Amino acid sequence: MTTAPPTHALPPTVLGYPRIGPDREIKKALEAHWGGGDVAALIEAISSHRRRTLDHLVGLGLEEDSAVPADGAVIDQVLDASVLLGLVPRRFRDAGFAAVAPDAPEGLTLISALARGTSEVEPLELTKWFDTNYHYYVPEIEADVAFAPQATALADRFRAFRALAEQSERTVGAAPLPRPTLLGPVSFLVLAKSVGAAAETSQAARFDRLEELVGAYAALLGALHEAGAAWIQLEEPVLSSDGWDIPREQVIAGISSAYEQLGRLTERPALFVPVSYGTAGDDALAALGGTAVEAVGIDLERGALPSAEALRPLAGTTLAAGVVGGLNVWRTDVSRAAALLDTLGERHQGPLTVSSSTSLQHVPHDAARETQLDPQVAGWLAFADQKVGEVLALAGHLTGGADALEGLRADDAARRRLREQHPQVHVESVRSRLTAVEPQDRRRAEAEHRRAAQETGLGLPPLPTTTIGSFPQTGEIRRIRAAHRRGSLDQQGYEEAIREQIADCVRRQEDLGLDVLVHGEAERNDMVQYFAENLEGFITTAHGWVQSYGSRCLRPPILFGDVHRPAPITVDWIRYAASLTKKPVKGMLTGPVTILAWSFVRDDQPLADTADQIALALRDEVQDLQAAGVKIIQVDEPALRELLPLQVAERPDYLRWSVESFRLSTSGANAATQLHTHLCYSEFETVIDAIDALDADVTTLEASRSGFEVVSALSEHGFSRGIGPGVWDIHSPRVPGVDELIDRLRLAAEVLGTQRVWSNPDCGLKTRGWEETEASLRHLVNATAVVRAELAAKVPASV
Ligand code: MET
Ligand SMILES: [Zn+2]
Repeated sequence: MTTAPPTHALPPTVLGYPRIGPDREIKKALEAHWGGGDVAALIEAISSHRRRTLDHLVGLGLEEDSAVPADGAVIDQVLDASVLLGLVPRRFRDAGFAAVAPDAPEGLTLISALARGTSEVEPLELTKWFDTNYHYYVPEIEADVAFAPQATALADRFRAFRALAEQSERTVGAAPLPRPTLLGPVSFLVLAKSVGAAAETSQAARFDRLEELVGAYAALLGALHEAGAAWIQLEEPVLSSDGWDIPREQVIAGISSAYEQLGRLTERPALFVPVSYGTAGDDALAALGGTAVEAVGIDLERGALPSAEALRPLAGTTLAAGVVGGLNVWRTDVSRAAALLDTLGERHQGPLTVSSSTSLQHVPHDAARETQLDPQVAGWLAFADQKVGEVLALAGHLTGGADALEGLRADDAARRRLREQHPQVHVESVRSRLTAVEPQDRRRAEAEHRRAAQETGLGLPPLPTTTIGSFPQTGEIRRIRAAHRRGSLDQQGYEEAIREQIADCVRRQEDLGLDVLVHGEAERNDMVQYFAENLEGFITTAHGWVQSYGSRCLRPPILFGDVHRPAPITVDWIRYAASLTKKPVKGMLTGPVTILAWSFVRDDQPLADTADQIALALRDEVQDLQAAGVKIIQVDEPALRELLPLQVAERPDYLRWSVESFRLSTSGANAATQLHTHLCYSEFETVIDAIDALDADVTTLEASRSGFEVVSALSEHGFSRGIGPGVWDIHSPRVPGVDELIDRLRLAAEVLGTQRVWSNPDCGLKTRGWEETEASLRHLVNATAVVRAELAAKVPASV
């Protein structure tokens, strides 16, 4: 085996850093450009963000050559790889786009078009990135579109990063080499999709393009070598899952052949292949060990510690131990991490270094900015900057011997003891209530009995029309909430203003003639944050932004303690809405699993227990709504599928506890109370049993974007309760025509049976404007009337 020897060892490092900027500078620059601003301003913002990041990371101690990751992706690492590989889909080519350097003005135009579409061309699809709340742009593989690697562009990018490092005040004289990062070829293809003629034969056929793709990577590596890069990070996160549509053996064989070819190149940087988001798998370590790859990274936050046996193929290869978690916001348990490093030191026959488990793009920048928090709780937090410090401290343990961590260990242990004793972390009443939960607390009355009771109580027409909960969040609504937050609108003024919004929303729904109304969610900034703010056990941050997709950023709440509900949350709003109409008004709650999925969650107890604590708080809310006369209650679980483990073998256990938790939240409802849930994702096959097991009386779900496949799948499954397959896609401003709605309702009624079908959009309407919302709902009501009349003609009421 010929290897290009690394010019130096791989130093302690992080796999990536937040790319949106501490004050969301890049988000703002992107949006200014998309709003019509000059591209030069965006380029300037990107360059100064890169300079600041380099300077900052060196300042934090990543001073060695190749320690600082040079992530050049402006929006998304997968999109960046697509552009660097020159993969421009046919429809974009037809619209005049061509492969170009990503960092040039035309490159940013291309990236923006791929991410957002243009007036003529649909954008790339966005999909969930592993089990995080980040979304990537899915590359499209087409039979007749070749890769066109932008090798010079990548080399220029490296030179630009290097020049920025040289300008840095901190590094005068000895600027460290940055380390380019890029999604690896196997992960690129697995995360992509086939489109066009290729997709019709087989999705998996895209993997046949691997050899050609590796050729493109070879060109990129050659150019980087020439530009002076010592290392490149080629990420292969797909190795942490066995749930892809490409069989595992094929993925592993792909790793062997790809890295054997890349390893054989003599003019290349040293190769660092990290595997994030879970256990790499012994098969993957063996495959990588059989090639000339110089360093392999493993995730020890989510992943298991490999055995000595599994590490044997990596003898002589550098192992980067990802002991500092990139997916959580908690300080690393240094004693535990040091013990892991010690064990790895015994098991691994080769150099050992320390890294984060994933890129730090999933956590906010700096916990030190959260000065408004209880200082004790703030002291438990580690955001990106603190994690860099932890990596370096643990690296000190490797080189400095047994007592390098002494001081840190003592501090850490003291902090952990205080955390255990913190009155909000251990709330006895919450604990004892959970211990007392019995299996029957997770079961409702028989579905048939419920159906009969609800039919009498509600008296709804066939195909009842309803919405998913939120209505347009207008500028006025946002101003009301902002004024209240700032204190310029007092509590009473705020409540009056929100009531006016609710009244307006109810009036409009009555005018439209909908059957089941909602209050519209005007008081909620976000469906999870709202509950986090009203439950004990959560904190919210001031600057804790993380990128969700494109320019969209979120500030996830942090669940740090035992969760309970100090007072009813939604009851007054719903009661007020109900007082304005004779129609039923649906209560609207966010379910336990979704609250978990969209928060940073405590790491000191099983997720299932935390989910159950949230469930008990929601259970009280369900019962209070019921006591207030609310007859229909919806508990949303759009994120049920998001937390699905990456390893297929772990899925049944997750689905068991998540379903149980949902049922704990809902099973306090009487038979006559109609329980709804809402799910929004189009790939539901893997969770269809779980959806059934939720035992909701009515399930509304996204169906329109997947061509209504869900309808036949549900019918084949024998799903027996109410279903509202969303008949139009609310993610676009397009108003659906009456005829297409009629077609979909007919199809749903035919396949699922008239008795069970509801008529509704496929998600909440908060991102839409009133005009298109009212037009669409008017069409929905009209289409429903047509289909009802057809059904009545077909089946006389007496039969
Ligand atoms: N009730 C919520 C809404 O309508 C459900 C959204 S699912 C992402 O906004
Ligand atoms: Zn939804």
